[in-house]
Parts: sequence; structure tokens; C-alpha cells
Amino acid sequence: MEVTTRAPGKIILSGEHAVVYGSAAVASAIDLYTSVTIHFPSHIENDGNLKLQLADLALEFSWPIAQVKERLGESDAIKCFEPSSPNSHRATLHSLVEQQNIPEAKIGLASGIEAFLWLYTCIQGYKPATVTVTSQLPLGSGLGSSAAYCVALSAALLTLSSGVNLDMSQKGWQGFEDNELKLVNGWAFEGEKIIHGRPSGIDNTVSTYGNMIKFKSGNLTPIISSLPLRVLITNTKVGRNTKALVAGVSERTKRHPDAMNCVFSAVDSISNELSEIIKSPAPNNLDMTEYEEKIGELMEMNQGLLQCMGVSHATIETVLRTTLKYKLTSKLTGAGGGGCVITLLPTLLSQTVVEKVIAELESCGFQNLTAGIGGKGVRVCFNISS
Ligand SMILES: Nc1ncnc2c1ncn2[C@@H]1O[C@H](COP(=O)(O)OP(=O)(O)OP(=O)(O)O)[C@@H](O)[C@H]1O
Ligand SMILES: C[C@@](O)(CCO)CC(=O)[O-]
Ligand SMILES: [Mg+2]
Repeated sequence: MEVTTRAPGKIILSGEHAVVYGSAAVASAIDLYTSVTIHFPSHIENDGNLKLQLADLALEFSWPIAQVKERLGESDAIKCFEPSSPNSHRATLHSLVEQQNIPEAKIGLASGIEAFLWLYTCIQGYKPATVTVTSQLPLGSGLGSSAAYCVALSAALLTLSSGVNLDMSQKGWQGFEDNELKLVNGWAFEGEKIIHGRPSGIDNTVSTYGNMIKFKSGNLTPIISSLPLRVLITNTKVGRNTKALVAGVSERTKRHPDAMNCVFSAVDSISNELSEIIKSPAPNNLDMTEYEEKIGELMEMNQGLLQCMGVSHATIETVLRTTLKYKLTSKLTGAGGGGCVITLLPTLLSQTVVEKVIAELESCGFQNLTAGIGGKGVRVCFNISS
């Protein structure tokens, strides 16, 4: 029996970091995915191991499942309906990952592997399996790779548990019921906590449900956009991790609580205004420029406030300056500190200009990604024959 799930990455149009403190944020799924395949071995294939293959990185991690059971402790209770945190098991997860000798240059993967072990053992218990992950998302770059990984993993594990009831004979990709999505999102949030420390939940929520959403204090409101927004994504290729950046903002907030609360409150207003504009009736051609200018202006204001929070970076500033030469507005997306920048592409902007901007950004050593905005959330596909 084999199952494959895929979950999308995301861009944040406004509100990253401030959303951790209860401000509103606007995010959209993008059509770049992380996929997870789970294969339970046949009797002949069974070697008693739990394997995690990170196919794009050509890495495989393997644990004798009996050893994982001995270290994490046995429990007969079905846990899949109750997303939970590792708490006292954190040190054990850490040592199970440490024994895998992860290459030093890839040490950022350790928390992702801990999240895997936690989600796997809570939802599936102690069955041998091979879990394979592939991703179209650059890891640790602000496009929600950690959330897409946790969502795809949770969805695949739950599909093969009693937590989800799907038609296994149906061919092709299928979606989940609302109560199933809630469970997938709940477990993915637990995985994000292991990777991020203090996630707001926006990334796992938009990856689970897809489309464009406003997110505030754990609650999502779908945003039906009256017009398709076009953005260019630029990867500065400067590695960073969300956990450290979120911790940096927390330190600054402790040092300057009043000033930072004003910043978060301004971000809240920006996100609320942005979501209202995006939802408003489609403008006619004459008003289009004004509509897009308002969106661009709000993005520019949000970028200024992200600088106040200390999460911009010299490479991000270079992208801003380069795109501004073409009168285009950009802002960092995700946790910042490097990673990705989004640039709003107005409807009337010619393809020639887009190509010039891309060429100039690439000459600085950056990489451009094209992605559709606002697609579906997590999906599943059964491969009955295997
Ligand atoms: N495909 C994957 N396979 C294994 N681990 C992954 C994968 N994708 C993400 N991760 C884990 O998530 C970490 C990156 O998460 P991080 O939150 O720092 O960046 P991001 O999610 O890409 O950006 P942001 O949170 O700003 O959107 C990786 O170091 C790894 O631990
Ligand atoms: C930086 C942050 O706001 C968004 C990361 O994509 C963290 C979070 O909300 O969990
Ligand atoms: Mg992340």
C-alpha cells in the first residue's frame, strides 16, 4: 500500500512576524509543492526499519523501529485524533536524530527530522515504512517549505490511519473533508512548532486550505480575489532559518515593547486594508492602475516596518533598489533575513520590462521563480497497485 500527498508553499503579501503577535496577515498558496510518499513494506520487503528519504538531497535516514519504540515508550492509545507536542520527549527525539550523523552543512534538517519522527510515531505508531519526500520549494527561503513538509507529512500519515476516511479506489488527486483538514492542520502545526519554536500557524493553515487567506490569532478568513495578482519571486539564495529570525524579533520586542507594539498594530491595519482592496469588486481598466498602486504602497509600507523589526538583509535591499529602478514595488516574504522577495507585477507591465528586471536580478546572483498564486491546498493520491 502506498499513498502520496502534496502540499503547497506560500507567499505572505503582508503581516509576517507581526502575525506571531496577533496582527492580521495576508497569505496565498503558490503552485510549488512538497510531496510525501509513504510505503508500508510487504512481508518480504520488511527489514524492521523506519526510513526517511529526502530524495532531492540524496539523503536517507533509517532507524530500527524497535529501537524508536524502546526510546519513545510504548502507548496503546490512538493518538492520531489529538495533535500533541513532544514536551518531555524532545531530548529523545534529538538523540534519535543525532545518531544519524547529518552532514554539518545540512544541520538545519535536524529539526525537520525530529518533526518527522514525532508525527510518524504519534499517528502511525511503530510500523516499519519508507517515507520519501521531494520538494519544488527552496528549503529555508521564506516560501513555507517547513509548513508544506509538515502538512504533506501529516496528511499522508493520517490518510493511512483511522483519522481520515477517503475513497481509495478513486484515481488522481483528491481533497479532504473539512474535519480531516482540521486534523491535518493541527498536526502540521505541531510539526511547525518543532521546527520554528513559535509559529503563528499561518504557513501550515494556508498550505492546508490553499487559496488566499487573511489570518489573525489562529483564525482564517478566505479572501476571494476579484483579480488575479501577479508577482515575481526572487530568491536571494541567502540561507536563514525562521526560528532564529522569530527569536530575534522577540528579543527586540522585549527591549522596546511600546515601539514594537505600535509597529505590529500598523501592520495589522495594513493587512486589513490590503485584504479589503483585494476583495473589492474588480476595477475597470481606468481604475486598475490606482488599485495596483494601492496594493504596492501597502506592500512598501509593510517592508518598511519589517526593516523596523530587524528582519531585512543587504540582499533584500538590493532587490528592492533594483526593482524600484523599473518603478516596481517589492517586499520580503516569509521570515526575511535573506530568502525570498516578492515584486508586484502590474497588469499593464510589458513582458519586455519583466524580462529586463529578471535579467538584472539574475546578474546580481539571484534566482527568479515563477509561481501561480492561490491554488488548492493539500491533496492526496492512492497508488493501489503497489
Ligand atoms: N522537503 C523537506 N525535507 C526535509 N526537511 C524540510 C523540508 N522542507 C523543510 N524542511 C525543514 O524545514 C526547515 C526550513 O524551515 P524554515 O521555516 O526555516 O524555512 P521556510 O519554511 O522555507 O521559510 P518560512 O518559514 O519563512 O516560510 C529545514 O531546515 C528543514 O528542517
Ligand atoms: C515569520 C512568520 O511570521 C512567517 C514565516 O513564513 C512566522 C510565523 O508566522 O509562524
Ligand atoms: Mg517555515
